[in-house]
Amino acid sequence: NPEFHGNPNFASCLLPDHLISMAELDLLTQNVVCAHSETCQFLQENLQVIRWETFSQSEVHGFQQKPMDHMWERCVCHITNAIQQIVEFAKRLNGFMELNPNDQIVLLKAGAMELLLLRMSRAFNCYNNTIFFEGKYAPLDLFQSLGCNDLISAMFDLCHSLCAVNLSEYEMAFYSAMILLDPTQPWLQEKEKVQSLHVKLDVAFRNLLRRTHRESILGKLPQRGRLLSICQVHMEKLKVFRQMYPGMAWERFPPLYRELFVSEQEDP
Ligand SMILES: N#Cc1cc2c(cc1C(F)(C(F)(F)F)C(F)(F)F)CC[C@H]1N(C(=O)[C@H]3CC[C@H](C(=O)O)CC3)CC[C@@]21S(=O)(=O)c1ccc(F)cc1
Repeated sequence: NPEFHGNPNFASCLLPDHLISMAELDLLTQNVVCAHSETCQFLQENLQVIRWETFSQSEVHGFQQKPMDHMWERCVCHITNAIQQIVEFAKRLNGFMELNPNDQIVLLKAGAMELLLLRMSRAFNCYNNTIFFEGKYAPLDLFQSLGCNDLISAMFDLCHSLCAVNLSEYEMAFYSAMILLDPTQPWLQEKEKVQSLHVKLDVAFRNLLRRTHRESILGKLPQRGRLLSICQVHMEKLKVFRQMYPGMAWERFPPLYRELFVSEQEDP
């Protein structure tokens, strides 16, 4: 942990290789929070206002009647839009565009799904276990024609534990940035550059948590492994789906989705 000088007024802190000023921490905080709020598809207050607008039983039944490939295509379209927004979030983070292109892709491939789950939890109503989907809030069984209820219930469970922490937009923004700029990702070519960004985020985030007396959330955030295991199930489901509908992945999946989730060598 960086040790702070005694005097909080200067609030500068000594890091292994450089000094960060309070002004720089404030600028970094503004950058992270704006990158998040400008790239989420829905404002938190709007999601809150409509969170009791749930689909009726007959509307749910209508979704359950849709053929599997039709439902998958709609969800893949939504996930592609959401991933595009997550890529935009990354591009706006100070320092991300200065990383080498290979490392940018490595970080996005590894972190996109996790950030998606974080953003999904913003659109989750943990009181009635519904998720915002195509204009209203949907129960889990609305998605049964996708044929991956275990994956979706794992996502709902994760949303529950994230809701329990009740992250503010500021905290969500920092948590997202720190998941994305993870220097421990394998295959990084310029690990130290990611490390330097991560350290600054860590100092700014801890500063924010101290100022808002919210240090306790650090112990309540879901383990990274839990996020990752859901992402792995997602990849397996995607593979099963592509075996059921061979060839579809390429024609009907948008290119960005393929780039991030369908690796070349494994596709027949
Ligand atoms: N294709 C899909 C797919 C698509 C999505 C998710 C999961 C999958 C798969 F998990 C599947 F299909 F198996 F469930 C998959 F594919 F990943 F495996 C979770 C994130 C969801 N999502 C969101 O929650 C957004 C995130 C951004 C947020 C914002 O920016 O404000 C608004 C809400 C976008 C894609 C979307 S979805 O809306 O299609 C959706 C799908 C199933 C479900 F039970 C609930 C939602």
